[in-house]
Amino acid sequence: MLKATGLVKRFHEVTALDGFCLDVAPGEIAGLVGHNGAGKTTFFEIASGLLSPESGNIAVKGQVGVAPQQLALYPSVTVRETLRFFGGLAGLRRAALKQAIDRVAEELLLTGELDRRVGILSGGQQRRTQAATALVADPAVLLLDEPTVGADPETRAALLAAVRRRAKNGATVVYATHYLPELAELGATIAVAKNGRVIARGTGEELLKGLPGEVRVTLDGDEELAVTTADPTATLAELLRGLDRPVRAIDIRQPSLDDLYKELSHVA
Ligand SMILES: Nc1ncnc2c1ncn2[C@@H]1O[C@H](COP(=O)(O)OP(=O)(O)OP(=O)(O)O)[C@@H](O)[C@H]1O
Repeated sequence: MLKATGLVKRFHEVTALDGFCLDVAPGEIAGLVGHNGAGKTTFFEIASGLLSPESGNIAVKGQVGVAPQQLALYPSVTVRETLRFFGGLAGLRRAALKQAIDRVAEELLLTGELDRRVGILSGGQQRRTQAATALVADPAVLLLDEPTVGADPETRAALLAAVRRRAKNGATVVYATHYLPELAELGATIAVAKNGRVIARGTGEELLKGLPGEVRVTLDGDEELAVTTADPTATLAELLRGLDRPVRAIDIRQPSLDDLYKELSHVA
Protein backbone atom coordinates (compact mmCIF):
# COMPACT_ATOMS: atom_id res chain seq x y z
CA MET A 1 0.00 0.00 0.00
CA LEU A 2 1.21 3.50 -0.74
CA LYS A 3 -0.56 6.74 0.07
CA ALA A 4 0.80 10.21 -0.59
CA THR A 5 -1.19 13.24 0.50
CA GLY A 6 -0.48 16.88 -0.29
CA LEU A 7 3.28 16.48 -0.82
CA VAL A 8 5.14 19.74 -1.32
CA LYS A 9 8.83 19.88 -2.25
CA ARG A 10 10.79 22.93 -3.36
CA PHE A 11 14.31 23.22 -4.72
CA HIS A 12 15.13 26.91 -4.21
CA GLU A 13 12.76 28.73 -6.57
CA VAL A 14 11.49 25.54 -8.28
CA THR A 15 8.39 23.89 -6.80
CA ALA A 16 8.85 20.26 -7.85
CA LEU A 17 5.83 18.94 -5.93
CA ASP A 18 2.87 21.17 -5.22
CA GLY A 19 0.23 19.14 -3.37
CA PHE A 20 0.99 15.76 -4.91
CA CYS A 21 -1.53 13.04 -3.93
CA LEU A 22 -1.45 9.39 -4.95
CA ASP A 23 -3.13 6.34 -3.45
CA VAL A 24 -2.13 2.88 -4.72
CA ALA A 25 -3.62 -0.38 -3.44
CA PRO A 26 -1.88 -3.75 -3.05
CA GLY A 27 -1.98 -5.64 -6.34
CA GLU A 28 -2.38 -2.40 -8.30
CA ILE A 29 0.07 -1.04 -10.86
CA ALA A 30 -0.28 2.73 -11.05
CA GLY A 31 1.23 4.18 -14.21
CA LEU A 32 2.67 7.60 -13.46
CA VAL A 33 2.87 9.75 -16.56
CA GLY A 34 3.61 13.42 -17.11
CA HIS A 35 5.89 15.74 -19.02
CA ASN A 36 9.56 16.22 -18.19
CA GLY A 37 9.79 18.12 -14.93
CA ALA A 38 6.26 17.20 -13.76
CA GLY A 39 7.68 15.89 -10.47
CA LYS A 40 7.66 12.12 -10.96
CA THR A 41 11.27 11.49 -9.92
CA THR A 42 10.94 13.84 -6.95
CA PHE A 43 7.90 11.83 -5.84
CA PHE A 44 9.90 8.58 -6.12
CA GLU A 45 12.73 10.10 -4.10
CA ILE A 46 10.32 11.04 -1.33
CA ALA A 47 8.50 7.69 -1.45
CA SER A 48 11.82 5.85 -1.17
CA GLY A 49 12.99 7.98 1.73
CA LEU A 50 15.84 9.78 -0.07
CA LEU A 51 14.21 13.18 0.31
CA SER A 52 11.82 14.66 2.87
CA PRO A 53 8.89 16.77 1.79
CA GLU A 54 8.37 20.28 3.19
CA SER A 55 4.79 19.31 3.92
CA GLY A 56 2.33 16.53 3.26
CA ASN A 57 2.39 12.88 4.19
CA ILE A 58 3.67 9.70 2.68
CA ALA A 59 2.74 6.25 4.00
CA VAL A 60 4.43 3.21 2.51
CA LYS A 61 3.62 -0.18 4.00
CA GLY A 62 6.24 -2.91 3.73
CA GLN A 63 9.63 -3.27 2.11
CA VAL A 64 10.32 -1.02 -0.89
CA GLY A 65 12.20 -1.92 -4.08
CA VAL A 66 13.40 1.02 -6.16
CA ALA A 67 14.68 1.21 -9.72
CA PRO A 68 15.81 4.83 -10.12
CA GLN A 69 15.87 6.60 -13.46
CA GLN A 70 19.61 7.26 -13.28
CA LEU A 71 21.47 3.96 -13.16
CA ALA A 72 22.99 3.50 -9.70
CA LEU A 73 25.23 0.42 -9.87
CA TYR A 74 28.80 -0.45 -8.89
CA PRO A 75 30.74 -1.04 -12.14
CA SER A 76 33.53 -3.16 -10.60
CA VAL A 77 31.38 -5.97 -9.17
CA THR A 78 29.50 -8.72 -10.99
CA VAL A 79 25.76 -8.88 -11.53
CA ARG A 80 25.57 -11.77 -9.03
CA GLU A 81 27.45 -9.76 -6.38
CA THR A 82 25.17 -6.79 -7.03
CA LEU A 83 22.05 -8.89 -6.56
CA ARG A 84 23.56 -10.58 -3.49
CA PHE A 85 24.12 -7.14 -1.99
CA PHE A 86 20.58 -5.87 -2.65
CA GLY A 87 18.94 -9.20 -1.74
CA GLY A 88 21.01 -9.26 1.47
CA LEU A 89 19.94 -5.71 2.34
CA ALA A 90 16.35 -6.89 2.07
CA GLY A 91 17.07 -9.73 4.51
CA LEU A 92 17.53 -12.72 2.18
CA ARG A 93 20.23 -15.22 3.19
CA ARG A 94 21.93 -18.36 1.81
CA ALA A 95 19.62 -20.71 -0.13
CA ALA A 96 16.74 -18.21 -0.25
CA LEU A 97 19.10 -15.52 -1.59
CA LYS A 98 20.60 -17.82 -4.21
CA GLN A 99 17.16 -18.95 -5.32
CA ALA A 100 15.90 -15.36 -5.57
CA ILE A 101 18.95 -14.32 -7.64
CA ASP A 102 18.58 -17.26 -10.03
CA ARG A 103 14.88 -16.58 -10.45
CA VAL A 104 15.13 -12.82 -11.10
CA ALA A 105 18.07 -13.41 -13.46
CA GLU A 106 15.98 -15.86 -15.42
CA GLU A 107 13.00 -13.50 -15.50
CA LEU A 108 15.09 -10.58 -16.73
CA LEU A 109 17.25 -12.56 -19.17
CA LEU A 110 20.40 -12.06 -17.09
CA THR A 111 21.37 -15.67 -16.39
CA GLY A 112 24.27 -15.54 -18.84
CA GLU A 113 25.54 -12.25 -17.37
CA LEU A 114 25.53 -13.17 -13.68
CA ASP A 115 29.30 -13.54 -13.44
CA ARG A 116 30.18 -10.55 -15.63
CA ARG A 117 31.20 -7.22 -14.18
CA VAL A 118 28.46 -4.59 -14.34
CA GLY A 119 30.81 -2.02 -15.89
CA ILE A 120 31.31 -4.05 -19.07
CA LEU A 121 27.62 -4.78 -19.67
CA SER A 122 25.65 -3.08 -22.44
CA GLY A 123 23.32 -0.22 -21.51
CA GLY A 124 20.27 -2.47 -21.79
CA GLN A 125 21.88 -5.18 -19.65
CA GLN A 126 22.72 -2.59 -17.00
CA ARG A 127 19.13 -1.36 -17.09
CA ARG A 128 17.94 -4.95 -16.52
CA THR A 129 20.42 -5.34 -13.65
CA GLN A 130 19.04 -2.17 -12.10
CA ALA A 131 15.48 -3.52 -12.36
CA ALA A 132 16.65 -6.84 -10.91
CA THR A 133 18.00 -5.08 -7.79
CA ALA A 134 14.48 -3.74 -7.18
CA LEU A 135 12.71 -7.04 -7.85
CA VAL A 136 15.10 -9.59 -6.33
CA ALA A 137 13.56 -9.72 -2.84
CA ASP A 138 9.91 -9.44 -3.99
CA PRO A 139 9.25 -6.25 -2.00
CA ALA A 140 5.71 -5.23 -1.03
CA VAL A 141 6.11 -1.89 -2.82
CA LEU A 142 7.87 -1.33 -6.13
CA LEU A 143 8.87 2.11 -7.39
CA LEU A 144 10.03 1.88 -10.99
CA ASP A 145 11.14 5.10 -12.70
CA GLU A 146 11.23 4.60 -16.48
CA PRO A 147 12.72 1.10 -16.13
CA THR A 148 12.53 0.29 -19.84
CA VAL A 149 14.46 3.29 -21.21
CA GLY A 150 16.82 1.97 -23.87
CA ALA A 151 15.46 -1.57 -23.57
CA ASP A 152 15.02 -3.75 -26.67
CA PRO A 153 11.57 -5.31 -27.25
CA GLU A 154 12.55 -8.64 -25.66
CA THR A 155 13.89 -6.92 -22.52
CA ARG A 156 10.83 -4.72 -22.33
CA ALA A 157 8.49 -7.72 -22.54
CA ALA A 158 10.49 -9.62 -19.90
CA LEU A 159 10.43 -6.69 -17.51
CA LEU A 160 6.73 -6.00 -17.97
CA ALA A 161 5.96 -9.68 -17.34
CA ALA A 162 8.07 -9.64 -14.15
CA VAL A 163 6.26 -6.53 -12.90
CA ARG A 164 2.83 -8.00 -13.71
CA ARG A 165 3.76 -11.17 -11.80
CA ARG A 166 4.73 -9.14 -8.69
CA ALA A 167 1.43 -7.19 -8.81
CA LYS A 168 -0.53 -10.42 -9.21
CA ASN A 169 1.14 -11.64 -6.02
CA GLY A 170 -0.03 -8.50 -4.21
CA ALA A 171 2.76 -5.96 -4.69
CA THR A 172 1.89 -2.26 -4.87
CA VAL A 173 3.58 -0.82 -7.95
CA VAL A 174 4.18 2.72 -9.18
CA TYR A 175 5.56 2.70 -12.70
CA ALA A 176 6.66 5.95 -14.36
CA THR A 177 6.95 5.96 -18.13
CA HIS A 178 6.68 8.18 -21.19
CA TYR A 179 5.77 5.14 -23.26
CA LEU A 180 2.01 4.84 -22.85
CA PRO A 181 1.37 1.49 -24.58
CA GLU A 182 3.32 -0.14 -21.72
CA LEU A 183 0.58 0.86 -19.31
CA ALA A 184 -2.08 -0.94 -21.32
CA GLU A 185 0.17 -4.02 -21.39
CA LEU A 186 0.57 -3.83 -17.63
CA GLY A 187 -3.18 -3.38 -17.03
CA ALA A 188 -2.15 -0.31 -15.03
CA THR A 189 -4.35 2.40 -13.63
CA ILE A 190 -3.14 5.86 -14.57
CA ALA A 191 -2.04 8.95 -12.71
CA VAL A 192 -1.22 12.00 -14.81
CA ALA A 193 1.19 14.41 -13.13
CA LYS A 194 1.53 18.03 -14.11
CA ASN A 195 3.35 20.87 -12.35
CA GLY A 196 3.87 18.80 -9.22
CA ARG A 197 0.33 17.45 -8.84
CA VAL A 198 -1.71 14.50 -10.01
CA ILE A 199 -4.33 16.10 -12.24
CA ALA A 200 -6.08 12.95 -13.48
CA ARG A 201 -6.41 9.52 -11.90
CA GLY A 202 -8.35 6.41 -12.89
CA THR A 203 -8.37 3.43 -15.20
CA GLY A 204 -7.48 4.05 -18.84
CA GLU A 205 -11.11 3.40 -19.74
CA GLU A 206 -12.40 5.97 -17.26
CA LEU A 207 -9.95 8.61 -18.39
CA LEU A 208 -10.57 8.04 -22.09
CA LYS A 209 -14.34 8.24 -21.73
CA GLY A 210 -15.59 11.36 -23.46
CA LEU A 211 -12.40 11.96 -25.45
CA PRO A 212 -13.09 12.15 -29.18
CA GLY A 213 -11.99 9.54 -31.70
CA GLU A 214 -12.02 9.77 -35.47
CA VAL A 215 -13.86 8.11 -38.33
CA ARG A 216 -12.53 8.21 -41.89
CA VAL A 217 -14.49 6.88 -44.84
CA THR A 218 -12.86 6.82 -48.29
CA LEU A 219 -15.34 6.80 -51.16
CA ASP A 220 -14.96 5.71 -54.74
CA GLY A 221 -13.05 8.47 -56.52
CA ASP A 222 -10.85 8.92 -53.43
CA GLU A 223 -13.09 11.44 -51.77
CA GLU A 224 -12.53 11.22 -47.99
CA LEU A 225 -14.96 11.99 -45.16
CA ALA A 226 -13.30 12.52 -41.78
CA VAL A 227 -15.29 13.16 -38.59
CA THR A 228 -14.03 13.70 -35.05
CA THR A 229 -16.58 12.23 -32.68
CA ALA A 230 -17.14 11.03 -29.11
CA ASP A 231 -18.69 7.81 -30.42
CA PRO A 232 -16.86 6.66 -33.57
CA THR A 233 -18.89 3.47 -34.05
CA ALA A 234 -22.29 5.22 -33.93
CA THR A 235 -21.02 8.01 -36.18
CA LEU A 236 -19.76 5.48 -38.72
CA ALA A 237 -23.16 3.72 -38.82
CA GLU A 238 -24.86 7.06 -39.39
CA LEU A 239 -22.40 8.07 -42.12
CA LEU A 240 -22.86 4.77 -43.96
CA ARG A 241 -26.66 5.05 -43.86
CA GLY A 242 -26.51 8.38 -45.65
CA LEU A 243 -24.12 7.32 -48.45
CA ASP A 244 -25.21 6.54 -51.98
CA ARG A 245 -21.73 5.69 -53.33
CA PRO A 246 -19.50 2.63 -52.85
CA VAL A 247 -17.06 2.84 -49.96
CA ARG A 248 -13.40 1.91 -50.58
CA ALA A 249 -12.01 2.03 -47.07
CA ILE A 250 -13.06 2.65 -43.49
CA ASP A 251 -10.77 3.66 -40.67
CA ILE A 252 -11.90 4.07 -37.07
CA ARG A 253 -9.54 5.51 -34.49
CA GLN A 254 -10.65 5.20 -30.86
CA PRO A 255 -9.20 7.76 -28.43
CA SER A 256 -5.82 6.69 -27.05
CA LEU A 257 -3.73 7.50 -24.00
CA ASP A 258 -1.68 9.76 -26.27
CA ASP A 259 -4.83 11.81 -26.91
CA LEU A 260 -5.45 12.00 -23.18
CA TYR A 261 -1.91 13.17 -22.61
CA LYS A 262 -2.26 15.88 -25.27
CA GLU A 263 -5.64 16.95 -23.93
CA LEU A 264 -4.28 17.29 -20.39
CA SER A 265 -1.32 19.34 -21.58
CA HIS A 266 -3.76 22.20 -22.07
CA VAL A 267 -5.24 21.90 -18.58
CA ALA A 268 -3.89 24.43 -16.09
N1 LIG B 1 18.00 18.29 -6.71
C1 LIG B 1 17.35 19.22 -7.40
N2 LIG B 1 17.75 20.51 -7.36
C2 LIG B 1 17.06 21.48 -8.03
N3 LIG B 1 15.97 21.24 -8.78
C3 LIG B 1 15.52 19.97 -8.85
C4 LIG B 1 16.18 18.89 -8.18
N4 LIG B 1 15.50 17.75 -8.44
C5 LIG B 1 14.47 18.09 -9.25
N5 LIG B 1 14.48 19.42 -9.49
C6 LIG B 1 13.49 20.17 -10.30
O1 LIG B 1 12.19 19.77 -9.91
C7 LIG B 1 11.32 19.67 -11.04
C8 LIG B 1 10.73 18.27 -11.11
O2 LIG B 1 11.75 17.36 -11.51
P1 LIG B 1 11.54 15.78 -11.56
O3 LIG B 1 12.87 15.17 -11.86
O4 LIG B 1 10.82 15.33 -10.35
O5 LIG B 1 10.57 15.62 -12.85
P2 LIG B 1 10.14 14.33 -13.69
O6 LIG B 1 8.65 14.36 -13.80
O7 LIG B 1 10.74 13.10 -13.08
O8 LIG B 1 10.79 14.62 -15.11
P3 LIG B 1 11.38 13.60 -16.24
O9 LIG B 1 10.19 13.09 -17.00
O10 LIG B 1 12.23 14.52 -17.05
O11 LIG B 1 12.15 12.53 -15.54
C9 LIG B 1 12.18 20.04 -12.25
O12 LIG B 1 11.95 21.41 -12.55
C10 LIG B 1 13.60 19.81 -11.78
O13 LIG B 1 14.51 20.68 -12.42
